[in-house]
Amino acid sequence: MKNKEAKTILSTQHLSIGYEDKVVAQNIELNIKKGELVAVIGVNGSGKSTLLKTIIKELTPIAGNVFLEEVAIENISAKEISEKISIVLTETHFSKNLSVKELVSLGRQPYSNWLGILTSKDKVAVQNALNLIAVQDLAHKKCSDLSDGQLQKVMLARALAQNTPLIMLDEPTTHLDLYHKAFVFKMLKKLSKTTQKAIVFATHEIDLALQLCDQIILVNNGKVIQQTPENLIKEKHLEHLFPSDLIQFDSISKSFKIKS
Ligand SMILES: Nc1ncnc2c1ncn2[C@@H]1O[C@H](COP(=O)(O)OP(=O)(O)OP(=O)(O)O)[C@@H](O)[C@H]1O
Repeated sequence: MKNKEAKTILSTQHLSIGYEDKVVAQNIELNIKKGELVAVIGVNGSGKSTLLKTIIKELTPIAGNVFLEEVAIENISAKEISEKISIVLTETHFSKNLSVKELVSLGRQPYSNWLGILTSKDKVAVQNALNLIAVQDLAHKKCSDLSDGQLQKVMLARALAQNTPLIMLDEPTTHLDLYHKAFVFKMLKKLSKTTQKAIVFATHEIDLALQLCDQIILVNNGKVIQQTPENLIKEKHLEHLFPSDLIQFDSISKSFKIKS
């Protein structure tokens, strides 16, 4: 299916984000479709986390609306949101005493009964998620015994077990070496295509994001734009992202260079 015809998973209209005493960005118009891998980039403090938190309804918009599959989030309950968005945060808020399988099973919470008992459908979803991320061999390991890279993958498996049309991640490659950063990026790309889920993640890895993502959301100076990597470069949006005394964007290699 061509992306133009693909179903919109997440959109915003006239959205302004921020806090009681501070507007972080205004007039945000996003449109993210099924199967797209989307990076949210911007300098420190530009508003990436504020945007993600507003989309998952942790923060209330200052103005405008966020829509999930074309329904305004103000009309969607917390339970329904957990069936639409799975969230992977950098900070781990779970007991590392859990085994990998137990952690991935937590992804089924939105669907399980109040006792948290897994049905056979839940068990299949957990096994599928472990297989998709290729962490089935770790299933019985304790999370405390995993490397940061392995834990990162297991967190993704938990998100997949939740089986939502949208997965959102806040800086999923922090603490990883360059090889494992590239590994996670490629895995996200593959997942977005094989599962047709929309995957949106905040990252400081701009060079990798430009190489692999379908769309980029750039948060800069109170403005947010969504473009393909090609258009972002063509329209020179990256040239003035950082103060020009130290680094400059090289549109040929599509990467930032340190000035000599
Ligand atoms: N709870 C809060 N109340 C008021 N202002 C806040 C709050 N949290 C963040 N801010 C401010 O909002 C702005 C955007 O912050 P945000 O954390 O969204 O940036 P970011 O792009 O995610 O940054 P980083 O790359 O450093 O993680 C910053 O100026 C920050 O100081």
